[in-house]
Amino acid sequence: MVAFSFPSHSIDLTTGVASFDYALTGPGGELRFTETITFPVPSTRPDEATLATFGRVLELLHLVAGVSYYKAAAPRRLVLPAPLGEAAVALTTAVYTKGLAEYAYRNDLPHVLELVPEVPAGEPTAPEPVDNSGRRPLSAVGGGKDSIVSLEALRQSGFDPVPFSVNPNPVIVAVNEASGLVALAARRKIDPTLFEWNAAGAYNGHIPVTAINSLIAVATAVLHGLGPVVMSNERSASDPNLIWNGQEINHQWSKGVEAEGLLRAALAGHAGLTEPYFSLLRPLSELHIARLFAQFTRYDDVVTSCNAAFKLHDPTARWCGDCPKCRFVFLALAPFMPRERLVHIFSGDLLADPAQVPGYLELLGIDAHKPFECVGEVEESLVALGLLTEQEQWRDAAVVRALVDAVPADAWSTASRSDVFTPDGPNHVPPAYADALAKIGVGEG
Ligand SMILES: CC(=O)N[C@H]1[C@@H](OP(=O)(O)OP(=O)(O)OC[C@H]2O[C@@H](n3ccc(=O)[nH]c3=O)[C@H](O)[C@@H]2O)O[C@H](CO)[C@@H](O)[C@@H]1O[C@H](C)C(=O)N[C@@H](C)C(=O)N[C@@H](CCC(=O)O)C(=O)O
Ligand SMILES: Nc1ncnc2c1ncn2[C@@H]1O[C@H](COP(=O)(O)OP(=O)(O)OP(=O)(O)O)[C@@H](O)[C@H]1O
Repeated sequence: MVAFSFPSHSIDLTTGVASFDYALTGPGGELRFTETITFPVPSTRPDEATLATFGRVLELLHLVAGVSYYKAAAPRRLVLPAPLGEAAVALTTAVYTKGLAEYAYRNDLPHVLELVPEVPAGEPTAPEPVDNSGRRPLSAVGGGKDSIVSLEALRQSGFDPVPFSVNPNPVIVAVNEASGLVALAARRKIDPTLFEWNAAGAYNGHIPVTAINSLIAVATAVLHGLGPVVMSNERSASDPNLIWNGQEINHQWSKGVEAEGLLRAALAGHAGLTEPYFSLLRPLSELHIARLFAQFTRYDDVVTSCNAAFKLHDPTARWCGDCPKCRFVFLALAPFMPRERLVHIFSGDLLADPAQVPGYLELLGIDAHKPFECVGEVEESLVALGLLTEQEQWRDAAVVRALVDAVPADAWSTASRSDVFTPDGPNHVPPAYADALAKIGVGEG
């Protein structure tokens, strides 16, 4: 295949179904894909200005959601459908290069990191500015501890958030029920032809799924007359897993602050939205978020951060108990809650199981690079382990003892508790939302 393009997209406002068409073209012909996204339909038809803004967000979504299909063949040409402003081109370029960096690394496709989209000549029409910053926020819910912390922080500071998810699985539905808030949802259906291609050996790999979910959330917020989309992406999401060919490879790139800034700029430049999207938890470490989560017990029977629960083809799973994310979240929550409570949440005790030691050594930076998963920094794992050695309930657990023996003496000096528990780093939290974290205890102790 030599080129990837975006033939058309459409929206049916009565059903909420949007269709996004993609084409891979090569000497042998053309392969077409259609992804459908079904938006929740508002009870009254939005006015024309709102629909125009919604249409602009869908244009960005069409571009960004193409990564799933582009990755089946990784052609060298990325041909955009219409003239586009600078910010929208910057977002698209970054999503196909940095967002696909792990995929490029694993499939040894260095040209993907250098892709430059071909943009048709011409000036895009400027959007009307839209200030929806004072309206109820739409809070993205993934079913894990992070989005629960945001939801509670918003609620406790009087923001009346609307929970929102893409393809909510039973975990997400249960988290929303536990919150007692009325949620909105969108349905996303990947073209089944892609799965046939995957089965036949097409290139496959990780895609920047948060960028796609984020734009679906912004489109939903606009359609329903709501305010900013609030994400729960933490500080460490911006840190790369490794450097390859001189470029950063970050599994979580589209959760990082660079992606957040690019998305905000593209939504302002292309759709006119002045305060469309931000991550409330951006200044916080994963360990800090875990400490905050520990104060909310109402989600214990439902919270799930393990990615195994998010397979398109198995909606029933919860914590798998044997992946980097399960290991990290168990370690991160352990210092902040009674052991029985944590074992209840996970239906098991990972720190009592010696088979978990090799996986924990990876998290502690003793083996290999940071795993390709949403896990905190080595420093956070070290700080958590250090806290466990001070607690009677944990200090003699088999895994804790093995890890303490394995950590080199000089490693402890790199782990600063005050760094881990002090909000820091660039963020886009609007001033009106700045106190929301203080309400749930950020800044205390
Ligand atoms: C749940 C999961 O981790 N899935 C990754 C896994 O895919 P798998 O085949 O095991 O299961 P499915 O997710 O059901 O995917 C089936 C096929 O569909 C393709 N696909 C899926 C979603 C999509 O938006 N586009 C797609 O093309 C997929 O490639 C499969 O062939 O391995 C895949 C290959 O590495 C990953 O692409 C799957 O990741 C999902 C897109 C996913 O939702 N993953 C999140 C749990 C995730 O990784 N989140 C990151 C956020 C990173 C970011 O920058 O956004 C995180 O939590 O760190
Ligand atoms: N299906 C989804 N629909 C909408 N937003 C989602 C979905 N899955 C994840 N998100 C959002 O994407 C961001 C990153 O997801 P991530 O899985 O890291 O977060 P989480 O589930 O809230 O917490 P945790 O890191 O504990 O799993 C979060 O803001 C989360 O709310």
